[in-house]
Amino acid sequence: MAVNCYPPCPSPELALGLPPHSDYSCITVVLQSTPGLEIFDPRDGTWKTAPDTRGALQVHIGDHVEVLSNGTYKSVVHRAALNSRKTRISIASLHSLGMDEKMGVAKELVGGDEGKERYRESSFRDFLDSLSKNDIGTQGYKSFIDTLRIEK
Ligand SMILES: O=C(O)CCC(=O)C(=O)O
Ligand SMILES: [Fe+2]
Repeated sequence: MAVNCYPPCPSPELALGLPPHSDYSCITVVLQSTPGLEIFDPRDGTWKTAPDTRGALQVHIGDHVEVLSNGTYKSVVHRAALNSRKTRISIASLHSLGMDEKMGVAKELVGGDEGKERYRESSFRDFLDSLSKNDIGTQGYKSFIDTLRIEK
């Protein structure tokens, strides 16, 4: 679980609370105190603000569902915007397998043919190792899902 605290920012149009990323998880459940969660819409290349419905939980899928489904479902790219008025708190609960359990492509989808797998398997520990070498938001950052893709 991640608890994020974003203080007010005098120039919110010049900064981001969290840069664009997808979560390593299967699903992520987010509770936000005030709007700020933005979702990238690949259909038109724009960012959409998640609706401000008091007490609502935002649920999105992460990299491990993209891997499990062999790319049928894409992980959701999102970011956190800032505002100049009030501190924003978000609580993100990320759900997937245990630290050393590997998530791979569902065998049922590829009929046991490893040649059809479009992603390498990975665990939460692999994600943490990748993050420590390749921090989100830094120059040349490669997203975790990109490191899992098998080039055909
Ligand atoms: O603050 C938010 O709304 C997003 C948090 C988030 O994306 C994360 O913790 O992974
Ligand atoms: Fe996230």
